[in-house]
Amino acid sequence: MPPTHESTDHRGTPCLRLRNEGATALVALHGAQLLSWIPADGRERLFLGERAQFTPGSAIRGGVPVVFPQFGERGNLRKHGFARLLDWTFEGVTDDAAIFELRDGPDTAQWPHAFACRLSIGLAAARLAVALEVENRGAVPFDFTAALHTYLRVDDIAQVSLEGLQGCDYEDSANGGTLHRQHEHAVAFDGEIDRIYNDVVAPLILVDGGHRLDIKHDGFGDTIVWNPGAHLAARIGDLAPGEHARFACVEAGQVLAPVLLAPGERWRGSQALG
Ligand SMILES: O=P(O)(O)OC[C@H]1O[C@H](O)[C@H](O)[C@@H](O)[C@@H]1O
Repeated sequence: MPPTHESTDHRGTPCLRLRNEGATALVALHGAQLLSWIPADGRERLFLGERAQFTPGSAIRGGVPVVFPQFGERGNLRKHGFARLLDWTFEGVTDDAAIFELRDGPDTAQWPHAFACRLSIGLAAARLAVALEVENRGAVPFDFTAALHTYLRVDDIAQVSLEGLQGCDYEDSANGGTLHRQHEHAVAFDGEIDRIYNDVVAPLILVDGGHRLDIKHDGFGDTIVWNPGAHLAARIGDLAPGEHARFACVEAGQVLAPVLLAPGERWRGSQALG
């Protein structure tokens, strides 16, 4: 079923509220950024920082920021690219999702390519599906990296574990990009963790005390796992004291091998939570 939608705002930022099968989601046009996802059981699943900034040109701390066309500082653009800094257009709903679009224009001139990004957000009683599609609308090939930088709300990060990564190799961004293999059954969050896992095939399970969330990725080759830990969090201006303990970022990304798109080609990656 297509979600119903109504325009609203959140702290002055224009948003769309989506509803379907008793679930609701709130999406800011700024970045096409999901700010809230409440399945039919009524429990919020996304973290949104109390001090999140809702000003043009800045990134919103929490929800599901769209990272495009550059992940992190792996290029000459601003960290995590421009997609999370710009207003997207709401294009309407299909049979099962709401569609948002960002196209090249004066605000994307620092990356001189003709492109269209489409973000689709599908909502069911206990499931959220987010997909990013990128199209090359120009005459020359381009490459990009991207991610759905999902901030999952947790009760207490010290009690959280992430299962499904055993045996996977990862780049440890918190330790100079060194390479490691995950030997433990689950990832625990004790202090700063900033890893890029590749070739993840199994569905992941975030265990948060008595709650479990299944996480599935399709099209994205990497999974980024991030929490700043207390020490680094104290230096992040838009995180309130103690808030690092309220989220775990489990991001669907295409980072280690950039996507190369020929003119007219499309790429698609998705993340499903539920
Ligand atoms: O503070 P931001 O620009 O939103 O980035 C937040 C985090 O995003 C990703 O998870 C990266 O792996 C981290 O290195 C980075 O610190």
